[in-house]
Amino acid sequence: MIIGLTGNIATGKSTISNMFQAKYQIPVIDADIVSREVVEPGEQALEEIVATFGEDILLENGTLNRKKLGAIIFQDQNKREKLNAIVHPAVRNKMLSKKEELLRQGNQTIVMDIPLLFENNLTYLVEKTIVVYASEHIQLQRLMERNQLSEKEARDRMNSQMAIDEKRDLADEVIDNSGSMEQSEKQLKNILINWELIE
Ligand SMILES: CC(C)(COP(=O)(O)OP(=O)(O)OC[C@H]1O[C@@H](n2cnc3c(N)ncnc32)[C@H](O)[C@@H]1O)[C@@H](O)C(=O)NCCC(=O)NCCS
Ligand SMILES: Nc1ncnc2c1ncn2[C@@H]1O[C@H](COP(=O)(O)OP(=O)(O)OP(=O)(O)O)[C@@H](O)[C@H]1O
Repeated sequence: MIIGLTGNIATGKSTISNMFQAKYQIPVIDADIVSREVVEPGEQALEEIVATFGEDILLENGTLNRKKLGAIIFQDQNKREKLNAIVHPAVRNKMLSKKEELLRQGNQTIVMDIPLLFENNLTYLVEKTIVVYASEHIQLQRLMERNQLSEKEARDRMNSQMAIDEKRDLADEVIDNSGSMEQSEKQLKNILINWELIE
């Protein structure tokens, strides 16, 4: 089974994805990690980013200045769409080849952790979806704290995604990660039992 794990920024996707790997040895393909790989120096996507956003978007060592690009695209939809058009096709292709490789190795269950699964209509890539939910208030608190962002910066990031309540309605299953990690772990276990992936 291919499981699509999604949610919104800082709702806890990585937290749940770690549980999949550590507790159940189910491999996870993480779109955020892949989106870093496809913009490494020498990659075509990085050249296109420089052509679009200018040389100033690079750090002195030639790598992408993520902080600067984030400050630009999270408050400008037009620029965000330009970046997405460059990065997303490369991310999708690389995720698909990673999935094929994991299937070749004999893995029967694979998780694809894709923050923008619903926004980008990618549900055709997966068989079941899990949304990791946290109320907007908790999301804001955790995001400001983890990334050391102002409220405005955090809200800009949250507003660049579909509302979490809308995603919750689209999901096959929801893990409410507003409580403790133990509570979330129990919910994950119940879902895997329901799907007959564990006993
Ligand atoms: C703008 C960039 C350089 C900022 O880097 P930074 O290290 O600060 O953030 P990071 O990549 O870890 O992303 C953190 C979270 O932001 C959210 N996010 C990232 N990009 C986007 C986007 N284009 N639209 C909406 N939300 C996004 C996701 O929830 C993600 O989990 C980077 O996010 C990026 O290259 N984004 C475009 C690729 C993308 O869409 N990635 C998300 C999944 S494929
Ligand atoms: N149940 C929880 N209780 C308290 N803190 C939590 C809980 N779950 C996650 N966190 C914290 O909230 C923050 C966001 O969690 P996490 O990084 O898993 O979110 P994410 O959805 O993967 O974020 P992103 O979209 O940026 O990749 C982290 O600092 C994490 O340690």
